[in-house]
Parts: sequence; C-alpha cells; structure tokens
Amino acid sequence: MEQKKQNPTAENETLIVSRRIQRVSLHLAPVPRPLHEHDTQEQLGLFPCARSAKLEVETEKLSLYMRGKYREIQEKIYEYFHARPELQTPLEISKDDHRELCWRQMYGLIKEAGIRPLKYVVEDPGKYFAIVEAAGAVDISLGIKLGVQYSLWGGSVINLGTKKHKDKYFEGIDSLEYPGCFAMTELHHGSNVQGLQTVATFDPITDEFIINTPSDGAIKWWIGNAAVHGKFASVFAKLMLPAHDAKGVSDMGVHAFIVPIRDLKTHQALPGIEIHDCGHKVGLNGVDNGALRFTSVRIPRDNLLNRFGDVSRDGKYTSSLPTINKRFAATLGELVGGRVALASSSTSVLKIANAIAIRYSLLRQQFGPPKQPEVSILDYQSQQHKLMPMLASTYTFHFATSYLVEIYSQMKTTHVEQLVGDVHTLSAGLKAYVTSYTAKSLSVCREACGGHGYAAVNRFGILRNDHDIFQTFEGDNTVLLQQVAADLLKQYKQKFQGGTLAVTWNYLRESMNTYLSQPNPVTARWEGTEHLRDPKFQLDAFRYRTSRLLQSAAVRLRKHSKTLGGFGAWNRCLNHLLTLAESHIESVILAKFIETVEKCPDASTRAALKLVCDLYALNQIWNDIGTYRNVDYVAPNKAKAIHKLTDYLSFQVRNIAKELVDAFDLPNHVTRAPIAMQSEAYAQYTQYVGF
Ligand SMILES: Cc1cc2nc3c(=O)[nH]c(=O)nc-3n(C[C@H](O)[C@H](O)[C@H](O)COP(=O)(O)OP(=O)(O)OC[C@H]3O[C@@H](n4cnc5c(N)ncnc54)[C@H](O)[C@@H]3O)c2cc1C
Repeated sequence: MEQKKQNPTAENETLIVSRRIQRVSLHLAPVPRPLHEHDTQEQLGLFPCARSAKLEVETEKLSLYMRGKYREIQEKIYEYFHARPELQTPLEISKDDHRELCWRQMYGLIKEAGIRPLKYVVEDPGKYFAIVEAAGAVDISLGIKLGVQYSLWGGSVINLGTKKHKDKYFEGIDSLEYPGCFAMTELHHGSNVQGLQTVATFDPITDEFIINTPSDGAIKWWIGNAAVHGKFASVFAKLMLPAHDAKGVSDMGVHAFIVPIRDLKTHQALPGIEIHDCGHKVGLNGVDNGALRFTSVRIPRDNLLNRFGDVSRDGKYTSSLPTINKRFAATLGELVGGRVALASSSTSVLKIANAIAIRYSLLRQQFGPPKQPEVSILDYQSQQHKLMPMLASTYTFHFATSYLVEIYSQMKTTHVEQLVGDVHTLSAGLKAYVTSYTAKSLSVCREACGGHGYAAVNRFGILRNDHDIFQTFEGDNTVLLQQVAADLLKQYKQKFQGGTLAVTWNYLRESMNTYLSQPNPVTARWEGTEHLRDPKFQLDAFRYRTSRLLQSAAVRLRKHSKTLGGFGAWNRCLNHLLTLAESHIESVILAKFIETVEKCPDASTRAALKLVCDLYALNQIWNDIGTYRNVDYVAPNKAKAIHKLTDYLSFQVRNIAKELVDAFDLPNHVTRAPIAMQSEAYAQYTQYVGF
C-alpha cells in the first residue's frame, strides 16, 4: 500500500509527538527483567534507564531498622515451631483436632519455650505484641488463642481488677494453669455493649453476687476458650444492688466479674453453668468459641473486678468516677490492648501474603516479546499496579502500628494521662483501617497468583478465612471508625473553644486554617517530580482532605440535627463520617512514615523507604483524585502527572521488591507456601503433590 506523503511541518509535528510519547512511555512501559543472566536488556528491547533507576538496598540493614528490638523473641518462636514439626498445623484438620493442636502449641510455647506473655503484658507490652504476632504467623488460630488468654482474660483481670486479683490469678493465668475466657458478647448484643442483659445481683446476706442469664438473648455467645479449655471467665454483666428502700434493685451499669466455669480438677462445668459449642466457623477453627448460660451462679463479692467501682460488705457502691457512662468508658478504655494486637497481627498477615505473592510473581513467567524468553509476571504494569502500592501500604502499616505499640506501652508503663485519648482513638482507627485493607488484599494476592494461588497449600485461602473476622471482633470496623469520627468532631469543637488537642490531632490546628483559605491556583498546577515527591506537598494534601471532610461534616451535622435530632443527623452523615475517619487515619499513617524515613540513619535504606513512602502517598492521592479535582486543589495537568509518577514509582519499587519482601524476615518455614520458595518453588510444589 502506498504511503500518504506528509508535508514537512506535519512530519515534524508527528516526530515531536512520537518523541514525547516515547519519553512518557519510559515511565510506563513494562520492563521485563530476564531471569537468565545471558539475556541483555537490549535484546529484550528494554529502556536503558530501567536498570540505572534501581536502588541498592541492603536487606539486613532495612530489616534491622524495621524490626528492632523484638526480632529476637520472634525468631525464638519461629525456631521453636521449626524444631517441632508435630506442632505444625496440617492443611487438612478437623475442628476438634485443630483445637487440640492449638492448645498444645500454646502449651508448648509457655511450658517448653518458656515464654511468659502476661509478664510482658505488664512490663513490656511491645514484646507481648511481638509474641502474638509471631505466634499468629505460625497459625492465626494460635495468635488469637494467645490473645484470648492473655489480652482478654488476663488483660481484664490486670486492668479492671485490683491487687487482690493480681495476687490470686496472675501466676495461674501466665502459666496456663488458669485458662480463661472473656465473656462480653451476647446473642442479642455485640457492638452495643451497654445493651448487655446478663445480671450480677448482690446478695448482702451471703456476701455474694448471683449471676443470671435472664433470657436467651443474654446467652454469652462467641466466647473464645469457652467450648473446651476455659476454667474461668471474666463475665460482663449489669451490677444490681438492692435499692435503699429494699424494694427492687438499682442498676449500676456494666461491670466485669470473675466466674469459675469448670472444676479445676475434673474440668466438669460447674453447677448453674451451661456450656455449648458455637460450632464450625469460616476460619479460626483452632479456637474453641462457646456459648454460656448462667442460672443463679454464686460468686464471692471479691470476684467483682473493682478498679472502677466497688461494693462494700453492706452493699454500698463506691467509685472514683461519677457516672455510669464515665465508668463504662473507663472500663472499655482499659481493653484497647486487644485492638493494638489485632492491628499489628493483621499487618503481619499482610506481610506474609505480600511475601508469597511477590516472590511468586518474580519467579512466574508468562509471555514475552517474539522469540525472546518469557518475562516475569511482576514486569506487567497491571501486576505492579496490584502489588506494589500494597507493598508500600504494608510498610506504612508496619511503622504506624509500631508507633501505636510504642505509645500504648508508654501509656501502660508511665501512666501518662495525655496519651489515653490518643491511644484509644488510634487503636480503634488503625485496627479498623488495617484489618479492612488486609482482608481485601488477601483476595488481590490470591488472584495475582492465578490458579496456583488457589491451592490451599499456598496459604491465601486459609489466611483469608482466618483473618476475615479481624474486621469484626474487638469492635466492628464500621463502629470503630465512628469512634474516630466522634473524637475528631470533639477535637474540632475544642479547637474553636481554644482547648488543647491530643498529640495525633495537632495537625488540625494548622490545616483547618489552610482549609478555610482557597486552594492556591498556582501550586495546584505544579507538576514537577521534585514537588510531587516533596513530603510537604503529600502531607498537606492528606491533611487538607481530612480538614475539609471534618469541616463539612461539622456543618452538615449541625444542619441536620435541627430537624432529625442527634441520632438521625449522625446517621444521615454516616458515610461522610466514615470517610473522614479513614482520611484522618491515612494522614496519621503518612506522617509517621515520613518521620520514619527522615530518622533512618543509613542512606541507602532511607532512599528505599523514601521511594516506598512516595508511592504510598501518591497512590492514595490518585485514589482520591476526584475529591482533589472537585475543589481545584489539583489541576488537570497535575492530576495526570501524579498518575504517571505513581506508575513509575510502582515500577521502581518493583525493582527492589525482592529486597523489600526479604526485609520482613519471614523464614520459609513461616511463609510455608511452596510457590514462595523462590528458586525451589516448582520443585517444592510438585513434591507436595506427590511427584
Ligand atoms: C470468631 C469470633 C470470636 C469472638 N470472640 C469473642 C470473645 O472471646 N468474647 C466476646 O465477648 N466476644 C467475642 N466475639 C464477638 C465479637 O466481639 C462481636 O461479634 C463483635 O463485637 C460484633 O458484634 P456483633 O456480632 O453483634 O455485630 P453487630 O453489632 O450486630 O453488627 C452487625 C453489622 O451491623 C453494623 N452495625 C452495628 N452497629 C452499627 C452502627 N452503630 N452503625 C453502623 N453500623 C452498625 C456493623 O457494621 C455490622 O456490619 C467473637 C466473635 C467471633 C465471630
């Protein structure tokens, strides 16, 4: 076919356009990385810039910077299970066998490996969370079973009780002589704890409390450790005192009581206590969840966990806190440790999933240029798009949850009051944000590994099923995010009343003012890489979004409450409030990551973390680009530049993905999936199937 002749100007223009496209595509084209050393980039038609863009990362240094002082205890746990193959959870296992195995795993950790979790709950909470995280990496059921025994049952005794309770129960709980449960949820009430119906009525004649389940709706449900192993339960019930006129009783609100549920020697259920098994679950079948009904169960008055409220021998109630609501808030406030543990354990699950999906994607080859070797699937832009921002998020979560652990530990060991609000809101927010993200990512990882991702031995199915409930227990995520939003609105109100802000909210003081001024039309057009990779631009953008959401939520709530009342107005704005809470958590996560990057002493590690941080930040901004465009915070040219740079950063992160994943320090006997065994992957996999 005869080619049309172009005039010289048109030819010039075509040349210019094609050069521009070529320049742009330097950032966008998938850059296959040959697995065979003899293949050169040129043979594969690669861009020369690709390799020079690769950063040098020393895995060991990066890993040290990340894991710091808790590396040793985690390695001890991994080693313990590596040396005891009979304690590894097989893929196919019945519910009852899994429960028994999970008990033996926990027993082994305590009795053989000599780990004393409750001691750390008190003295070094960071170490305790590291133990739960490592145990969860071995089997998520084990991590949760430990959490029930030490954070929930042990934590309630330590944090809600007083010296007499610690003296009597500490050693038994730590050594597993006193396995116990945390019995809060009922058949009819989970999230709404103040709606619980179980009652504990004081009997002044015998100096006892009588625990009763007044209706089927009040049966304690989902109680971990209750179906098989528990001997005690901390039972949450409404405390009822005989009224002064001896007619009827007064409801003093929800309190916690230690109730023995099984005989210490015979292990039989005690009189008045009916125990049933909640049955087979979607996951976590190593944990024995049970249902409990109490019929006139008598316990000594001393069994009231009396830190925030007490009853004297003559039936008088005393408390340092003036109202039921304040006591309730103080009681629940003491239980945030469970959320901290879930946020860091969820990050650990995400690391395992990342490690499997990325190692496999580096190894797996499909298609390639004509007559050339096939390329690794991680060289496809689409695969990078699925996995690299996720890897960046995993890093940000690691440092954000480490920060949470740090301030939680500070709060517990130094009793600094100022930290209480911060820890409460950040633990609720991070638990909700991280667990929701991980739950979604597990499906993405499975899909990213194609058919082999579906083999149970490659772990995604088990991780997904076991982890899924992280979104619900220790506080449903939607409910927890509302606590974050409520706290933000409280802080917002205080700002205008000149009050002080909690540490993590301090940024609002400045960014609210920025929000009230119009976005700058000049900076809205800046698109240079240096500007887009400037932490100030990134953090300002995150905080601007949060401030804007906060300001508009406050206005809307005020408007709707006039006609709908407080409850109705809240519900009318609920989705807005949830977005606000997530946006705030993202702002905190980014701020912490930027700080971590800046503090890193080693230059090459810092450069790698900076790259990861930029990808996290720009990807988030791109995900919310509609919001930024709507208010002209970002002009169209800048939006395009952000998109291009995000893809390019994904590609750069891909180039150090192996090192980033190796720095998680997860040995093969912990990741376990044959497809994650790098050069051994296919051999391990075929061996598993029986070849
Ligand atoms: C495997 C497992 C183990 C558990 N272990 C224990 C244990 O050891 N001890 C214990 O006491 N409990 C335990 N639980 C219970 C758990 O803590 C509760 O399931 C959880 O608190 C959520 O309560 P719920 O199930 O009543 O959900 P609901 O509160 O009924 O929530 C159902 C849905 O309604 C939505 N919703 C509820 N309220 C609101 C609102 N205000 N605004 C918007 N949406 C709302 C939620 O987002 C959710 O999607 C366990 C549960 C499971 C499944």
